[in-house]
Amino acid sequence: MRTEERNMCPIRIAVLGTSQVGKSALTVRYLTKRFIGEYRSDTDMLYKCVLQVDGTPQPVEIMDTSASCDESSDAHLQWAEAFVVVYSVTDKESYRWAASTVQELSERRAASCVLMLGNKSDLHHLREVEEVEAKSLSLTHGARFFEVSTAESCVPLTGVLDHFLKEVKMQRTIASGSNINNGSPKQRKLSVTRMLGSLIGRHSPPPQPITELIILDKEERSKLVRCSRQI
Ligand SMILES: Nc1nc2c(ncn2[C@@H]2O[C@H](COP(=O)(O)OP(=O)(O)OP(=O)(O)O)[C@@H](O)[C@H]2O)c(=O)[nH]1
Repeated sequence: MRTEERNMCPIRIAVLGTSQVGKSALTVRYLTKRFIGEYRSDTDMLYKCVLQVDGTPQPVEIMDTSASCDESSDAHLQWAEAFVVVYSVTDKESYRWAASTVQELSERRAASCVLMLGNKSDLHHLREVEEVEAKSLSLTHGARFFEVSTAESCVPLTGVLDHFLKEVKMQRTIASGSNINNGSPKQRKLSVTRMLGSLIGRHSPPPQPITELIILDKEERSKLVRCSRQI
């Protein structure tokens, strides 16, 4: 594949983690710079956008996965090119899940870029997971690692994710025959302005970088698996 063709192929990122760790909060924070307190949580949300990656426009698809959809984890593994694994520093169980997922990714998707994020670092008094423990685990499995507070500020989070996208793009150039697919399950398209408008309030200006938001229900997720397997 030529460089221009490769660059037009969207970078596909799955955001994984147990319930309530802040997957939706950090995805929306990164794309809109806004922090929103509550989100719907029973389904995957697919954000399609064009971002500046390493100084050039790059189509990016970010799947904010729903923790209530365990059976779709295989689909996410096959669909995505890179993974952001989130846990909450206030929730040891969410860290255990994230740790085993990072390990699984290192075994099943060894060539993929993986970023582990310890979210809610602002909640010092409730901390259950030490930074050094997560850092060492990430290092062992070749994953990047950062602690962030999605609630407190968007600047560090943006820096971390911008850099991660840059690494994924570089990895593409290095790797030949990467597992990118063009599978396209039937998707329910919504007006992004309307959807985010309902999340962030009617009078807020529409977010700039997102071009499309797609909600995947259970049936559509299983099609995602089938499409991925055909590649
Ligand atoms: N204090 C604090 N709260 C946060 C932070 N990030 C997210 N939250 C809160 O954590 C709760 C869960 O956030 P969500 O983004 O819905 O979590 P999720 O992982 O998408 O949850 P599911 O949809 O159940 O999978 C919400 O009340 C957020 O406002 C953070 O950095 N600090």
